[in-house]
Amino acid sequence: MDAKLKINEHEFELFIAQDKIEDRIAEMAWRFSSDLKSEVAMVPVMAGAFYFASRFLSHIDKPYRLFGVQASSYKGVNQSEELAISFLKDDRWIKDAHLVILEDIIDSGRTAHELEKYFYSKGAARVEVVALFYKPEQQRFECNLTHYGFEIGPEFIVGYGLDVDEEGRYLKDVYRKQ
Ligand SMILES: O=P(O)(O)OC[C@H]1O[C@H](OP(=O)(O)OP(=O)(O)O)[C@H](O)[C@@H]1O
Ligand SMILES: Nc1nc2[nH]cnc2c(=O)[nH]1
Repeated sequence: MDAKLKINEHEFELFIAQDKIEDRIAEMAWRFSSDLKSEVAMVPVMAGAFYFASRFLSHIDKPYRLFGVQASSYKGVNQSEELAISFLKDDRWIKDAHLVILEDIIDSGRTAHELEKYFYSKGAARVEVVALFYKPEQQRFECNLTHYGFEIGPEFIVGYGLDVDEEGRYLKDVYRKQ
């Protein structure tokens, strides 16, 4: 693992190592499972949450259904005006369901907020958000965040699924912009 790295023009330093992330995900999944009272539909937000979601779900041993959605708004290290969300054409699974949005990160909260709004408009009974990283100082949009792994500062991070212009998702550890 490198202590520092450069992606495009951005310099990053090592922030959280893979073993610490994965221990925390196991803990989150254990806590989530013990709180779970009814069957849920898990909704990982692609592409960034793919890595977190697959690890998190590998620890859940209660029945659930799985429906991925795609959302994207970041260009480089900045959020763009446009939030593009693609939903599955068949949305009959949303009505009366308890949905769990799985996110890699809650930053402004806009992506999770818009997803919640959409799911309630389609008749969801309950929507909650489980995220690996949470930036409370950055949050501008409300969402029902019930479990998170790490509360972090405002700096942009990369690795463990999180990208800069599609680079760096493969990094096993998480790096913070200097
Ligand atoms: O709380 P917010 O400010 O909305 O930021 C969080 C969102 O930003 C990232 O997605 P991005 O738009 O970079 O798409 P990606 O997952 O395909 O990288 C991340 O995966 C979250 O979905
Ligand atoms: N890679 C990455 N994507 C984000 N989307 C919102 N915040 C972040 C962040 O800190 N890093």
